[in-house]
Amino acid sequence: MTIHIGADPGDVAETVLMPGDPLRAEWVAQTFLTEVRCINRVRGMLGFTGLWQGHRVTVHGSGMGMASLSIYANELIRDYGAKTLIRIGSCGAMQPDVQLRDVILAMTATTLSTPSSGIFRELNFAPCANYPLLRAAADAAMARGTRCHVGGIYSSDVFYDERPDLNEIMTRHGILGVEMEAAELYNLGARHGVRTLAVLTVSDHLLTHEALPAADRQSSFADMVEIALTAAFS
Ligand SMILES: O=P(O)(O)O[C@H]1O[C@H](CO)[C@@H](O)[C@H]1O
Ligand SMILES: O=c1cc[nH]c(=O)[nH]1
Repeated sequence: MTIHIGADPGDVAETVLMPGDPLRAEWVAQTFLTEVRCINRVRGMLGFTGLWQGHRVTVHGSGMGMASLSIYANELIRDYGAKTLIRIGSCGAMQPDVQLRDVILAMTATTLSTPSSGIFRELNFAPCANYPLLRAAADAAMARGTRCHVGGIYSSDVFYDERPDLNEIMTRHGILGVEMEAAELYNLGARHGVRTLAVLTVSDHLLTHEALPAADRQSSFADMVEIALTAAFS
């Protein structure tokens, strides 16, 4: 047990999918895994371990924002031995050719700051995905015929952003979408030598102002889950 995860040693698989929403974790476990066991309920943050096509997988919520993800990812890596961590999240599109429900594979994650900023100080570290995982996810998306974009995303510290000028700059520089966790996940992957990737589904559009309802964000992003699982075990 750690401070934030009630699982026993050995309860966590080496491959962990991390949605922000704990109820998305429950939906993924119930929908895609067999022999599922709940391994964490501390503070209502849900984690489950089961089997996908014979492979052991944990699905564990990260909460919203890099500060929250950092707590869970640190404990999963350092205390439970997680080796592959794939974020399965929602995001807001920032390009006109990206549509609602499209999948985005985050090659890099631009930020203003992360929980690692204190370590990097004046350095503009470039958080990036593990390339073999990214390539496997792109192959899986293509094989499924999923509308998929690969490129840079923006990991923001805030959902309600008082700096619309930043969004305009991101759009002008080809950033595909905005979410709130991937950059720190990638920082931790680099620091601990583990594989990390963010597979995202577009739930909002910052240019058209379209948005999916909460229920869809919780339990309808099946393509992203299948792509993440396929990539993890390719
Ligand atoms: O749907 P999740 O995975 O939580 O991801 C996105 O949704 C939340 C904001 O609504 C933030 O966590 C953001 O990154
Ligand atoms: O962080 C997020 C997540 C989904 N949609 C957004 O606009 N921002």
